[in-house]
Amino acid sequence: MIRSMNQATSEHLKWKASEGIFDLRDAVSSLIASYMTPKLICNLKPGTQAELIDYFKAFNIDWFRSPFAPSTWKIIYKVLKARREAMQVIKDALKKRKESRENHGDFLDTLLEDMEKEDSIYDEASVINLLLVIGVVSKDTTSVATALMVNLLSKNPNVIAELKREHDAILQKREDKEAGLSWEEYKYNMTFTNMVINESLRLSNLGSILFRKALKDVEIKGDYMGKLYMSTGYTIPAGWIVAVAPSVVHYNSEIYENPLEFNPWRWEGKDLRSVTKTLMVFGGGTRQCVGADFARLQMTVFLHHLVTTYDFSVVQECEMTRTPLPCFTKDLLINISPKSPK
Ligand code: HEM
Repeated sequence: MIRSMNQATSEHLKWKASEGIFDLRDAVSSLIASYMTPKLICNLKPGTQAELIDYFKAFNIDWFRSPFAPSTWKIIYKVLKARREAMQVIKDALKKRKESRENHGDFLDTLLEDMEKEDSIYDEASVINLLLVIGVVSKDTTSVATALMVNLLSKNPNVIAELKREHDAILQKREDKEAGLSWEEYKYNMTFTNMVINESLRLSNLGSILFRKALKDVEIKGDYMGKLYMSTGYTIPAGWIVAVAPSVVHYNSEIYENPLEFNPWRWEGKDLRSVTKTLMVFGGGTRQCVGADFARLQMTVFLHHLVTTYDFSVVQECEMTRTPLPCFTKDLLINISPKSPK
């Protein structure tokens, strides 16, 4: 995966550098769709694959933007049409794959293999849905997170400078200068990058609300969170649905000093890749986001290319609403140009 991400990100940024001002979220969304789609189903004809990429791109969460504007209905129509057409392409591919019984090593193969097991939780409808969901969610979430991160970076030149130091050191150590970012570099040489990603995910709060059902009565003790929150205890009765708002934790000044400040250094010496009770950007408990590692990796690859190869400037900052899903009302527009030689 890292090789595909690396190549697609490098090529997209090169292309964008020659284009002038561009919408960063849209660019990241396109680049993810371009390498993710063949990983889901790899043997589509080139024309059909291009169509599926377009359907994935058109089936997005933008229709949340302005519920009362007439244009919203047009967007909803386009989104539903894209969904129907994407599902048809996936359905045809699944039918052909089942008939041919060929093995292509893509995600469709994995799901079909699982579907044939006796105790499988999958049937054809859920396989089609899952392929569609992964195709859409992978690009929509990661592109928003990347745009918000770059928006924050643009206002913090000291953070960009530290990132450059970390990534230039990686380039200097790399023996094969033609090789892209390696898994080892990602895992062992990117402490500050992970601090930046954690901090920007904490401030971005993309998972606005998580739902959990109490399977039995849950007693909340009065002193459970210290006297700041409650003095007496209470019980959440079995069967109740609880809405958890991670932002309450992420913006708590008892946990994060100056919580609204973008300060990656606050993560120094802390566990950087786990979900904890104080960092729930990818959910909490045993059932968390399945794409967390993917998103972190793609954000890292993007940063690597951005800070090692380009200078960038923000032409328009992004703005967003939370209704409650985070939606951009203004996209992040940036300009990138190849770094001037030192
Ligand atoms: C920065 C990017 C992302 C953020 C902030 C994010 C956040 C979340 C959150 C908060 C949840 C709910 C977890 C819970 O209930 O505890 C979730 C679930 C999920 N995410 Fe993500 N996500 C991101 C990227 C992705 C990507 C890239 C994929 C797919 C490749 C993905 C697929 C999913 C799926 C399928 C679920 C449902 C898991 C389940 O219920 O079993 N997410 N995500």
